[in-house]
Amino acid sequence: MTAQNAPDENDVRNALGAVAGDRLASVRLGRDALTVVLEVGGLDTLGRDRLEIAVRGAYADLARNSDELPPLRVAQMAERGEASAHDSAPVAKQPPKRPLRIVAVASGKGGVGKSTVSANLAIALARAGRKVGLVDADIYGPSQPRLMASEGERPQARDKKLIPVATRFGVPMLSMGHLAEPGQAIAWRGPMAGNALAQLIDANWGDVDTLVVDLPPGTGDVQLTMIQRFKPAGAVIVSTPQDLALMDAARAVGFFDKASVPVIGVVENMSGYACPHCGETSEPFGRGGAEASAHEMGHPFLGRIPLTIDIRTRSDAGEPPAAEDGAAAEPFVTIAAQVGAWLDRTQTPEAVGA
Ligand SMILES: Nc1ncnc2c1ncn2[C@@H]1O[C@H](COP(=O)(O)OP(=O)(O)OP(=O)(O)O)[C@@H](O)[C@H]1O
Repeated sequence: MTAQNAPDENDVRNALGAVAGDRLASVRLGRDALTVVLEVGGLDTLGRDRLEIAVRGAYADLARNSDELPPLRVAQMAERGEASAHDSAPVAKQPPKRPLRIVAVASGKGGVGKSTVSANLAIALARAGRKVGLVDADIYGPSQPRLMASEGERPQARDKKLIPVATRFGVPMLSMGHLAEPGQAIAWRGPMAGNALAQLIDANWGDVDTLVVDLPPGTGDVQLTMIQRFKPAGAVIVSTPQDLALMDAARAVGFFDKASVPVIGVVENMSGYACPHCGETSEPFGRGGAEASAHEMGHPFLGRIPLTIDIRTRSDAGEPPAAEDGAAAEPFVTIAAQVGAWLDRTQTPEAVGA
């Protein structure tokens, strides 16, 4: 960098080139704006958004250390070969990346088993042969490190990107719980929370092509950031069968509908309790409500997970039922099969990468 900590055009080009590779077509530092042209030919919308976000992030990092940099203006062009000779400084070549397809797991309210469903869905999809990663975006109460037996792990970073933590279930993952001290309350305001989430999603995911994202309950800032910055391929809504939870679930469905994120379907969790002693099944929260609501809202019903002590104790012990064969895994296998089929059905040629 030049004197007085003021980056010049070359510094900016190097910093942005590190994230954009040969997609960085030109960089021009003017008095009122830094104008960047990105070559986005062959990228789908998600890929284009990702590229622009990465460039904006790198520029924000640079601008944080210098009050002399003007606002950034980004233009996208869809054909190669338009960059001028002046701007064609060598930048790191990077192979085009396979875009990640995000499956958001959401619920209208807390405690309905969204994290349990996310973890087991990710594992069941991985066991069915997909390259799956898991992000715990429930940054206010991250529970995935416990569910996935990765408490105490600390992710490394390379080139300013986090490297996901490996788990013994073949599903790499990232959670705010890996970055904060155990038990530390993460009381961040909206924008910070959004940035934290962006770090987890925009990590070095390697060959992962499907990212299951466990969203915090409700329809607040973090969910909005998620949808605006990293548009999910689809959303799975988790609800318990009682009326109040279903009303909240309907709100979550409406939120995704409005944002034009396809709802893959609705899962009914804690549906019917089979007493481990007498075998009798009772319905503490009712049964079938989520299925009826899903159909009313015009979305598929993906399946029902019973309320069992086994699911709770295994989850608490970091032994997700979907990792093993047997009755406890079945509901998750059924749900994952439908989510997998949906992903295959909606796969566009563009989405598998250039
Ligand atoms: N089907 C089930 N049977 C028994 N216990 C369950 C079941 N699903 C979830 N639980 C238990 O319910 C509690 C809440 O589940 P979980 O953390 O997955 O919910 P959540 O919706 O993600 O909650 P929050 O929004 O507060 O993070 C956990 O103790 C979990 O083990």
